Amino acid sequence: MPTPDNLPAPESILIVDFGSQVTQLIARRVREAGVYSEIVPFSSAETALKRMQPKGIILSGSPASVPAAGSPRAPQAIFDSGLPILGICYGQQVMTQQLGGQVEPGGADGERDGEFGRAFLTVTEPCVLFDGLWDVGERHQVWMSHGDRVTQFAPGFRIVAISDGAPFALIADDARRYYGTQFHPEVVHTPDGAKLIANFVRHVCGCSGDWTMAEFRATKIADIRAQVGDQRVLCGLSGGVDSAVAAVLIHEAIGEQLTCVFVDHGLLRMSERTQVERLFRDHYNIPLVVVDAEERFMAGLAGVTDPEKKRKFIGAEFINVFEEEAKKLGGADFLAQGTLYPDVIESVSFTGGPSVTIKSHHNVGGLPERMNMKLVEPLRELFKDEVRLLGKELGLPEVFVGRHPFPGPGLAIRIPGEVSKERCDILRKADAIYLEEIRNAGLYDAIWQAFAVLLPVKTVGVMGDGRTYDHVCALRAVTSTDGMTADIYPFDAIFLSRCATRIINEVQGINRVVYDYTSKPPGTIEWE
Ligand SMILES: Nc1ncnc2c1ncn2[C@@H]1O[C@H](COP(=O)(O)OP(=O)(O)OP(=O)(O)O)[C@@H](O)[C@H]1O
Ligand SMILES: O=c1[nH]c(=O)c2[nH+]cn([C@@H]3O[C@H](COP(=O)(O)O)[C@@H](O)[C@H]3O)c2[nH]1
Ligand SMILES: NC(=O)CC[C@H](N)C(=O)O
Ligand SMILES: [Mg+2]
Repeated sequence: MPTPDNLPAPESILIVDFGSQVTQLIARRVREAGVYSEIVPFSSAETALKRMQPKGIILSGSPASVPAAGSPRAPQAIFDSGLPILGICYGQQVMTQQLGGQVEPGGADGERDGEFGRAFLTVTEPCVLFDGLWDVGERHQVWMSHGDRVTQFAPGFRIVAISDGAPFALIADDARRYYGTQFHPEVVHTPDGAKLIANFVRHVCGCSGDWTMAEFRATKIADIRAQVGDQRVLCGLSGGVDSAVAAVLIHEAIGEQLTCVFVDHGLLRMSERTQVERLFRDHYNIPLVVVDAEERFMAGLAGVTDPEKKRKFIGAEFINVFEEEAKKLGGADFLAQGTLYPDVIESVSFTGGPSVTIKSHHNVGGLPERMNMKLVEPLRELFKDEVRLLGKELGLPEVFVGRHPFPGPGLAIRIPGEVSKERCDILRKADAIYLEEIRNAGLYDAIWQAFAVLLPVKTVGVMGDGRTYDHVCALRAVTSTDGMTADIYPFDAIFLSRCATRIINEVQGINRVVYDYTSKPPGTIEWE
């Protein structure tokens, strides 16, 4: 990503991170509005303010609670700067508290308060953020994820929109150019959120919006060359979009210094290994090594039931395999991965910020502490849809660009409890039927990701007048643009019952099928 060093003094927005899982989406939305932005943890915001000379400031959400002792605060320098401020969720709450208003904690009465997921707000007064967008009296969908709430806004503010659970859904102080939203405008499930942020950046902060992503490809190619020099790079290739795009980008940068390695860990979907091999060999002239590693992964997973332990083992074992392959090639200093921002943010805190670890994605938090190879991860700050755009720009065929994501730990995180070859085989069959039905119904491209899950729970059924006692299979399908938030795909009941019937009839070991109706948040997409 271009940095202030290699950009001619860009207009910028400073994003102060309090540790929200979706802080990076704010940067993303600002970028889409054509303005450069940087995320910094709240603890270094004051220094960043001096260095960047931004035209505006956005305060992120947080897992922390403003009324709790020791929770983070925005540095006073931010309020002294005279710059416009947009506070989002925790950002709104902390700004309110610091400027003399009041915030109350949720759950004080033992009930789970707050709003999680879809909510509706009503516009009560005009506001510059609504330019060309919303009018007084209208109702609009937004995405909420909060327990605490503002109960008294700070002097100078007024309410411009309300929701059932948040009377201070959107507040404004036009004189100081301070705005606060209880909802998250940065997530796609707030359909007009990107425009609200664009209005803040352009109309309130006065940015002209002339920064584009066009240079990304060229900048990255130069970065890769500078990092790698004339050394050898090994790239973990999974057949997914991210590693395919990373491989092609790196190949463009360093040509034959690159070798790709595809690991068959026995946790792949039906026929995946042959498909990936064929696809890649048909389209690219990049050396590809396929490693048969089913036995060692299954052996290592035996008896492991804790999701984080599974993920850590798989992450470490991937690296062991890569290092062994590197040796066979006569050594490789670098390991390239198609790691994306969602992998990073959910595993570790970005730039040392305060976010909470939700799960250790195998290629980030699941990596072993000691690694001999250095990482090359050109897509580390991008989101899935941006990677797809980059893939198109690099000329990748649609079969790669349009593929549903598939996690590196594969079926292991879709089998809660112990993973075994037998369970993988059962799940592979159910998953293949489900995806075949989705393709037959012409729904594949309308869905962001779909898969089956095998539960370690057995239930009683009756088939052919006999008693069965078999596993439950859960089906999941979500819509999303970046994997950070997701909504369930609303199949009709006839479609789902056809899948259920086929799975129960055709897959020995499953006698009950259920559909997962959980959005993200509060759920995650994978079950572990
Ligand atoms: N079976 C595998 N063999 C080799 N490398 C893998 C394998 N699975 C995952 N990886 C590595 O881990 C990285 C992250 O996996 P992830 O699933 O997020 O990305 P992807 O598979 O490239 O794309 P997608 O998210 O669309 O599936 C990959 O980019 C790749 O470098
Ligand atoms: O390569 C990966 N390694 C992992 O360890 C991993 N965990 C989740 N995912 C994928 O990330 C997206 C978001 O998933 P979650 O909502 O479950 O975190 C979804 O697309 C998941 O499939 C992973 N991908
Ligand atoms: N998403 C957020 O910023 C949440 C803020 C705070 N933790 C709350 O529950 O209200
Ligand atoms: Mg994948």
